[in-house]
Amino acid sequence: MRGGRRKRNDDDDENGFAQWGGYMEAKKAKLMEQYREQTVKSAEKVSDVLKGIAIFVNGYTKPSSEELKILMAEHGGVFHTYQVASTTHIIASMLPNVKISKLGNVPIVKPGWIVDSITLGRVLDYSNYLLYSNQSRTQPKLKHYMKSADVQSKNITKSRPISPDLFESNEFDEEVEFKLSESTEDEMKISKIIDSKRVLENNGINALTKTAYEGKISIDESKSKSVLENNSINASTKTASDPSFLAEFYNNSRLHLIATLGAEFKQLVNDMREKNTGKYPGLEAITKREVNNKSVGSIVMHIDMDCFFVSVGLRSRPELRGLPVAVTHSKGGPSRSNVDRRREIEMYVERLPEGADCRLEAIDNNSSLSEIASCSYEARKCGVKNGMFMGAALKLCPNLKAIPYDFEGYKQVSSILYKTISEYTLDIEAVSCDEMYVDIGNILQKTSFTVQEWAGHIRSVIKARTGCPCSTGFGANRLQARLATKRAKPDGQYYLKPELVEDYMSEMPLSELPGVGRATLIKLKNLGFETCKDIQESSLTVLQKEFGSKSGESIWDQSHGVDKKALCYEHERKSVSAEVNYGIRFKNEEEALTFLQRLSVEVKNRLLETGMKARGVTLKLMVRAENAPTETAKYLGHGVCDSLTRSVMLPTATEDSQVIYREIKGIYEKLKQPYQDLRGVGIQLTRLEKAVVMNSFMKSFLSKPSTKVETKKDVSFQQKSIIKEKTFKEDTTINEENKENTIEVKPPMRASGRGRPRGSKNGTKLVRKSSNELSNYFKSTQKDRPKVKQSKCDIDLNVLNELPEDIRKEIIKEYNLDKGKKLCKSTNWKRKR
Ligand SMILES: Nc1ccn([C@H]2C[C@H](O)[C@@H](COP(=O)(O)OP(=O)(O)OP(=O)(O)O)O2)c(=O)n1
Repeated sequence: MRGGRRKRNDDDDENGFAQWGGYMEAKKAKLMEQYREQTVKSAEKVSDVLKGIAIFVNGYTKPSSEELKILMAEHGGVFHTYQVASTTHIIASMLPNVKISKLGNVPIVKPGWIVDSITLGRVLDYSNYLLYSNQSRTQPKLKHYMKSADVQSKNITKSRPISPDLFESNEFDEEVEFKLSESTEDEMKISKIIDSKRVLENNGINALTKTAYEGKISIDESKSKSVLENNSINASTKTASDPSFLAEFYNNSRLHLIATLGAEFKQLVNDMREKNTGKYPGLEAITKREVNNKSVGSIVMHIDMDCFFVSVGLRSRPELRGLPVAVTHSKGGPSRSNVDRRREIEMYVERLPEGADCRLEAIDNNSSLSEIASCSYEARKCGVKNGMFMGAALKLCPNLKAIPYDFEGYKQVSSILYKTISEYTLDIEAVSCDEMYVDIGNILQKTSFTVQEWAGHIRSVIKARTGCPCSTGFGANRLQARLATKRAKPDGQYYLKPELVEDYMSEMPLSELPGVGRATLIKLKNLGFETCKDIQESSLTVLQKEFGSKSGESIWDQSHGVDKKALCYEHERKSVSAEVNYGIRFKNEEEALTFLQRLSVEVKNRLLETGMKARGVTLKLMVRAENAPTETAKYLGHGVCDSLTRSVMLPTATEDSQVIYREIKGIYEKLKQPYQDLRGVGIQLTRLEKAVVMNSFMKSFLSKPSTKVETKKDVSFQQKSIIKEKTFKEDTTINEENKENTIEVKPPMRASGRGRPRGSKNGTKLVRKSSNELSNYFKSTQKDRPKVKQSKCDIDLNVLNELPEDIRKEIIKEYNLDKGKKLCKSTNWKRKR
């Protein structure tokens, strides 16, 4: 090709491609031809579910484009190597903004649409899987591209976004809220975030969302009035019965975002440690030539961004720096007429444990019940706190400025924070999107920096890169480092030297100890303990007598600044869940069951991301409390509820949404709660195990019903919404791990018994390990297998040996394998990872 861009007419005339419509067209045609020959013919047709659908996969997706190609062929669809006129859908997990405008009117849909459609055996409505939830059914469009004028003229703000923050927070948000930012889970992939171009684009987003948001709360009555009116038009329509509900709910949930980011960074640190070659560019740049080889031992740094959400918001609002500022959904307004807010608040207060600090003071019928996610240190000087209601905060600080959420900004800053630290060390224990522990022993040794020099260095790098301040605390262990950060904040550093620990701790209120929960605190208060000094002056025996041996010792240790747990670099996932506590209003039993089914798919998708399977399945229900108002203070909120939690234990771990749904449905039916009174629904998967490869024999175990049932009334489930606690820090909801979950499985023999299907390399086929396709694959091809009587020869000893002890025993017992009968060691079914 000659230099510059090819001019089709000239060159194509020369090269003979003109009759094919040009070089590229010819190439496309050829590739499609090749595809049809190689893939379509070789793939075994399993169903016609995807008939009429022609996809083009744009960019990295999960399942990968190769896998999607096979799935399309197996299920009657068409896979296009290029986007052509007949492409019906573009499949993408994440697309840069610039690409979207070039894609024309073809809907851009997440790959889950294909997978779920196959799983459920019918083509699902793709509008629930649109990559950007404000895409119309035909027109790909990002809100980010809209000029501020468009926001009003095109009524983008009309539809009420689903306010998702309620189990723990925004229960009382009274006003209709704006959809402040768009995000998809896949957009959160860390690798894509640090890119100056995006930073610029995102600044654009910030500017836009600011306009929309401030339109709502500004003094410019005319603007805000029309926006508010527009919002209220659709305000009554979106409940959990709406098929697009879940996607919108999670796209707009701040708690979902912070939990997701937290999990991502934990996984990112794992991945980076695995791949690390020992090179740390940041560290190399500051390493001294004459290194003092004497080890300085382990010194723990705790690093935490200051009023994180506020600091990110202020990057584009420098005029608000130094002022009292809060990030919240809205300033609020008077209660709706049909709502008995007073009664609801009274009921909440009645239900609080004695001595609990509650956020409901200073709330009247006209004050905002919108929660403050984060407030600036200037606001804190007036007594405003994170988690307070805006109404109460405004009484303490009438000048308090409200700014909107900026999800994109949080992602960016978190990514830069983690990337920066990883340039020096990977001895990182990720805590959340804005907080981590780091062992800096090696850094100090290599650089000969003092703790203070290092702190000054890293804080200035982070500030320069993110535009946000952070604070660092240092100590001999995690506890000391964390408590040192308290003194460092805001925008400071503090090293709690060993000789100062006992004194420093003595002034510490017991409520500051991370291991002391609310109930323990109340009990300690009742026993006359207020500060760590009170504990230091007491005895270990007294504490152990009151709290038991382990807890007593832990309180004792913490009060002396002792933390025996080393930093944990390997993140191990304990549970995966999906919970919804907003918009739950069902008109009939069928709607409730449909929602449970959707939530089962949602939680299965999250499980899939972890590469794990689960044995424990838990259903959590929030049910309107007796005598609680039917119309909640928060529009479509959960109000005062009783919470029920019930779990079942499966005989073997699963990743199948149908199995999950079956169990969830079973529990739901047993709980016998009226569908009209449901206000919150959550599914949690526990007892996670690494996904073990299975053969058909093992598959049959999946259909066995659950074994154990455990029920508990979970009071904290609901109380979380009243009392501000840092609940998000730990492993709460979501996992966004980024693993390729593929394995090779041997496809079954053909009915004739002659060889493997054509086109499968060495008789193997690439299939998603952690999805229902595998299950479908087995089910759908069952009929093609040679009919053999169920015998022990179906059992792959390699698989059997990999199973957890209890399951192995169960299988051995159930199939009489312990009766000295011979087993075949199958090689046909051996799978490679
Ligand atoms: N229940 C919660 C807890 C946290 N966050 C968000 C808002 C915070 O800005 C961010 C980090 O939480 P922190 O507890 O670290 O609080 P801040 O960073 O706001 O303040 P601080 O400077 O005290 O750490 O997470 C939230 O929205 N809801």
